[in-house]
Amino acid sequence: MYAIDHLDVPPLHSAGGTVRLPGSKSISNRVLLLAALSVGYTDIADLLDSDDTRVMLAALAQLGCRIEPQADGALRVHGLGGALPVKQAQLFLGNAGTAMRPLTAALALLASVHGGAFELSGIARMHERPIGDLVDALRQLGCPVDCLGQDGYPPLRLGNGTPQTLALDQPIRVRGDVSSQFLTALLLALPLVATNRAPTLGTGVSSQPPEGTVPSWGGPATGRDIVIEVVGELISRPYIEITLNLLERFSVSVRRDGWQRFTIPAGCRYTSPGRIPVEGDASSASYFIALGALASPTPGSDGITIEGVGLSSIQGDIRFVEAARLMGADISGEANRLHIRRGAWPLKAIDLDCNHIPDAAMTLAVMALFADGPSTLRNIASWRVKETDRIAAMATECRKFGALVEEGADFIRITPPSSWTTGSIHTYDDHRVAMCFSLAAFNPAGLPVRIEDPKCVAKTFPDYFETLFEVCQTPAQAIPVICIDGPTASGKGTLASEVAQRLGYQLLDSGALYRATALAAQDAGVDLDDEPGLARLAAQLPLAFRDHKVFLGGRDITDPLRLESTGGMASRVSQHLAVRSALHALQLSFRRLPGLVADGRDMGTVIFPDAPLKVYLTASAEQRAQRRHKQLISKGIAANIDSLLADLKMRDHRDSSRAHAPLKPAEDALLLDNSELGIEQSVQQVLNWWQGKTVFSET
Ligand SMILES: Nc1ncnc2c1ncn2[C@@H]1O[C@H](COP(=O)(O)OP(=O)(O)OP(=O)(O)O)[C@@H](O)[C@H]1O
Ligand SMILES: Nc1ccn([C@@H]2O[C@H](COP(=O)(O)O)[C@@H](O)[C@H]2O)c(=O)n1
Repeated sequence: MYAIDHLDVPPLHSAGGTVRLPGSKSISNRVLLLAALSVGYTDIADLLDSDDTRVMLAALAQLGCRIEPQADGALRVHGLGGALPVKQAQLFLGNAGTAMRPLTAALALLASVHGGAFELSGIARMHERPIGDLVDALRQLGCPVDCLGQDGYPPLRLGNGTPQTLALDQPIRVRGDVSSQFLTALLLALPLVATNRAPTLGTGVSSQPPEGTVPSWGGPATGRDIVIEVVGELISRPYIEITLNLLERFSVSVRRDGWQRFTIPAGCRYTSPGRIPVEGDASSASYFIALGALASPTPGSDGITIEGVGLSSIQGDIRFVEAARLMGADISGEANRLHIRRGAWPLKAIDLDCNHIPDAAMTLAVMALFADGPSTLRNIASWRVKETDRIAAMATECRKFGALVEEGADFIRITPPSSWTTGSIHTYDDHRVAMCFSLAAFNPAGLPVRIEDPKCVAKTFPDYFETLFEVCQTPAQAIPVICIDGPTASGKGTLASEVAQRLGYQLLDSGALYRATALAAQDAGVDLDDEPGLARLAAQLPLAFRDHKVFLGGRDITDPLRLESTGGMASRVSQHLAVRSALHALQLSFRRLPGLVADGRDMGTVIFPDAPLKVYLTASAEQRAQRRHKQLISKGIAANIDSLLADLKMRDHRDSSRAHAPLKPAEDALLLDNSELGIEQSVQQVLNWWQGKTVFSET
């Protein structure tokens, strides 16, 4: 995940390859709750690991639910079987609507049946997201619910510690025209009170009921049908279909009369299906469907293949496929897989009711930037009460590309840019804004796109950008490189790694390649003056960088690599032209999306002469010797400052006087003498220079 201030996505050119999507958020959080409420344990496979599922897991654990990772990667949830081992808790639910709404309903009912009291809160935005319609429905039932801040909004207190009599004989009325999550919440919670039988399994039921037997809830199956009536036109119906589908998997068959009336049968109870896989997220698929539709296929590839979700998905957002086809995408698929190629180009403008795909429809707004005319997305009023006011957000950000945008209470109309501009995309702590605008990097003007706060994608797709970059290609010249060259111990490695980390860029420590060649020569008994022998080794270095460690043919060489003696050997090895040539292509291969910071001696002069920023880093020899001395002592390695000074002067001399790629500043390098600067000051200087080189320097 890019936990950085902003991510600059370079102009992207083509795409091709296969992506496997993380699990669906909607399914993951529903399944977690159902598993927790069931009799028996449930092994959940391919569960989404994201901010929203983590808050749900934390809440269930607080409520006394035992959760254990399994060796095969599944998560085992031991169901509480309708019991309530913990009667009081304060639960923090972040900005996860899929946790807040269902937990509100389930805990309000459980607290009322068993006598409990729970407080549910979230981040500031969660406290601005309405929940009054659900609160009203629960109060009708007789559940004590208090809004602790503004009426109709979280935070909430559920239950008052004493058992209540619930009014289950009358239909429960709930509004369906603001959010379908209120209905989902009731559908998930009400089976808990559809039977009169008290659960007898107690807390933390951990065993699976023996096959073919009925789980013991005690007593005969009595109870009554519970009816929910929807008031107003139900929106986002596909999400209700997911809910009904999953209820069925947990043995509760709800009867549906149209979209107005839902009946939970008397005597039903949640029973674990044993094991349940979570489909890939269909809303997340929309970004890669759009990618396949608007990127030209990388030569040799057949467009984009998505695995983990396909045409038999139970998620409503799979119907994004139809919308993308309307815009010209060429999409085929199977049950659990989709293939997307560019079809019509430019994309075709659309005028579409998007009520059935509210989340994925945001991706259509970005596709509309690439269409042959104005596109209108209608019936999307629910966008206004999501993670942010998404209609306003999409309008503001689309305009940064030069689009003309008209917005209304429940629609957005986007006229593509006649002349593309770019901008720094504000993401409003909304994962979908960040993900869909990354696709604007395919703009025909070849402009980069800045995504602010890219880590907001952690809500549903923590590795979104990494996944995107894996399947996108762009000419090497479009991938920015920052070169940091200079003499030994000037702080190049430290500076390069910090700058790379802050920008989310790849890192090339080119000295490590010469050092590794020297170690490989030592191992193989090759003389440091044997140019052809060294070049052969360099050409096929079995080098791997993993988890901050360096391996040579499987051997961990992290420590020997950094020895002063290895640096001295590397300096000798690096004088040979054949060795330098053998390592050239390997160094170029580090130039990968979204950018590179390269440290060495000839990064700016030889390897990346077109780099937009070249820094030549120096410090006085005395300062450098002192730093190296401190560095070695701190690692417990004995060192003498005078001999370090003599060694580094000799190394500098050899590096700068050699015939091939000598150490020297590139003609267009900026000089940074950090003798009197701390590490952070040096980092800030380079970041300032870099910002000045980007097209975002005015924003
Ligand atoms: N601006 C600075 N002020 C003080 N110490 C620094 C500064 N920059 C780096 N250092 C310290 O100097 C030491 C040497 O830095 P570093 O290893 O990054 O140098 P280098 O140029 O990459 O060396 P080499 O070329 O030999 O690999 C480290 O201990 C680092 O923390
Ligand atoms: N681009 C480079 C990088 C390094 N070298 C040689 O390797 C020696 C070790 O480098 P460190 O940065 O890891 O200290 C260095 O002294 C150079 O001789 C090089 O030639 N070109």
